[in-house]
Amino acid sequence: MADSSCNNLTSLARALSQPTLNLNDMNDVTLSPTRSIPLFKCRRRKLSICNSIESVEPSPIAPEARVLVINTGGTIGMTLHDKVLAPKANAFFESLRKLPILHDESYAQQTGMYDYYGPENILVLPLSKEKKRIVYTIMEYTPLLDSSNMTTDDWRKIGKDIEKNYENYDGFVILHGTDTMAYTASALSFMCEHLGKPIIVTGSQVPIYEMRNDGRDNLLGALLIAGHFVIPEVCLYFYNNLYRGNRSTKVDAGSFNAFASPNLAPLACAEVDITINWDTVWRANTTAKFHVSTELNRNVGLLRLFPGITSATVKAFLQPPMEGVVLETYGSGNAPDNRPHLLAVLKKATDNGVIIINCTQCLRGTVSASYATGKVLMDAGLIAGGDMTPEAALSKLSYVLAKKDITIHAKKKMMAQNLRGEMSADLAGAKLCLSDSRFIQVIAKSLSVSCKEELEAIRDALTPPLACAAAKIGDIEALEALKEMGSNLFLGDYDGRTPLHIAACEGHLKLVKYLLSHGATVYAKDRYGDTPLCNAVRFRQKEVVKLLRKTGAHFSRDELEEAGTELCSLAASGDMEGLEIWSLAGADLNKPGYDGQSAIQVAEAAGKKEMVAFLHQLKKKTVIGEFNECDEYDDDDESEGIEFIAAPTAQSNLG
Ligand SMILES: NC(=O)C[C@H](N)C(=O)O
Repeated sequence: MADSSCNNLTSLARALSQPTLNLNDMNDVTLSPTRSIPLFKCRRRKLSICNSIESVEPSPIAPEARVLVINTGGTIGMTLHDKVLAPKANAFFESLRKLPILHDESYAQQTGMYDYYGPENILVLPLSKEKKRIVYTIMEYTPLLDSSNMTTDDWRKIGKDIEKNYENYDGFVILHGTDTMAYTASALSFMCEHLGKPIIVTGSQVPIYEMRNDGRDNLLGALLIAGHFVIPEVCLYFYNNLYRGNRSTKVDAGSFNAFASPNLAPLACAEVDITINWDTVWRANTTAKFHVSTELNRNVGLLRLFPGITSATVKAFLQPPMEGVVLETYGSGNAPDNRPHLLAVLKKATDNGVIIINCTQCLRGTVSASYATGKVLMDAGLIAGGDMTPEAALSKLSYVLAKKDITIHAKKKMMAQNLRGEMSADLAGAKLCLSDSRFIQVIAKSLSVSCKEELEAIRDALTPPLACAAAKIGDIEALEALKEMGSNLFLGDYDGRTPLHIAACEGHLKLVKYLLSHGATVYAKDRYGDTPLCNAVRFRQKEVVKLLRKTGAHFSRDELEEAGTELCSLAASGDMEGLEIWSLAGADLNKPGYDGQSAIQVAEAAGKKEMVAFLHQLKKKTVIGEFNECDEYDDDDESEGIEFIAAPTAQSNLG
């Protein structure tokens, strides 16, 4: 078992420590195991730089990646009309064509790119640092929209266009207004099932036509990431940061730094290098084909609680045809628990089949039932939305409620599950199968675990019992592997029993020493209040008792009080080994038992002379401190005991 568990742990450890890649590492981009899709097509195309006979032969050109840019509107392509900004149709492509950082006309001419790709609005970025060309096509929607005008129909259109063009492009960039960008990015993340390519939503705060603007940088960054990296997520790129789309929210109307992802670190940062946080990237973990689910339910809504809200308002909001509501509650998911009418209105709605998701009004953090004012909402049938943004919760509702052929129960279950990395999974209730040596991988796979946070949550849930299992059989290698994974070897299992408790019971001296030197504490108490020292005494692990005592372990005041009765009983039964262990552990041999007699008095009264002599000898050793002296341990020989007293045989009864 040691070997197989070790191998499994080691591979999980490897998965957890996947290195960060950046553009400087892109030479091996097509070889990386995380990028299963061939990224750069090394096309052969005629060079038309001159008409010499050689140029007729096809010549290899720089590897190219193809990106489809869908321009839906937004400030990035707006101009002033009657002193207000509004989208300008049929201007974007021509404008980009004149910007050398966004289009290399001479390359396009020399390589015959226009002929090769046909009558598309096609552009090409200058050669990237990694010697790649991003060739991109602009698909412009009519009409272009300020994103305030967007509806679910527009989400559907985007989804369909991506699906239609999925196989022809390596990545997709969606140009979009910032006002509802987080809603669209969230919705697309759910609609795009089994996604394997990057979809990056971006836009700007200032039109690309103005001298000082953020549009060019945002578009360039989005294109580079979509063309260079296989990040199989719907992302939002803004102000040098790539966020998971369903984790992002607009936080600033007047800054270039307009978005935040309060509950998840960015997936990538575009600084001197573009650094992808691969551990955070969500992966569909599937072999199923990409599909866009365009069915969306519009009978959903967002309702923000405020102190004076009336039950009548809430009731009106929850009336048919409403089918799903995101209730934005206070703090960690709280609502008044002294308003029975209001709670009754919520309960009635959930009883009638309306799905209500509890999301916090706070920018950061998660809902939990830590307050009475939060628990009442669970009692009213609300589903905890974890740390989902309201945008993600709303679009998830719209997606889930539109699913046909599944029951309301299944829909509620989906809402509580992490579908696309939109919420941090609660793995507290995960059931484990310790008999399966591959259980971490099996569980990770069955939960579609694909990113660092999820793996860490699994690790933290699973490794305490794993470490205890390793401690039981004295497997230091397995503990070492767990430690390499970042596990804390001092954590307890479901019963608060730490590996040190287990190793103390089993008498694995070497392993006890290993644990003590790797953060284990002798003061850990399990749910029964027992320390490793108590366990070592109970299982008569003399050497472990000595080592624990040397490390500072001691009986509690209560345990010392109760020790008298135990010592008397051991003396009465002639159990010298037991007395020795108790004495070693710090029990006072003079301590009277429940009837006021000490162990020696009990032995004397029973006429057990040898026992009396043994106890006197033991007491003498204690007085002169020999008991507390501890030899140095030989790490390599666990069986080598530490003799401190001529111990009689275990069960010798001299009476
Ligand atoms: N910066 C922007 O794009 C804002 C604009 N009103 C929109 O959302 O379309």
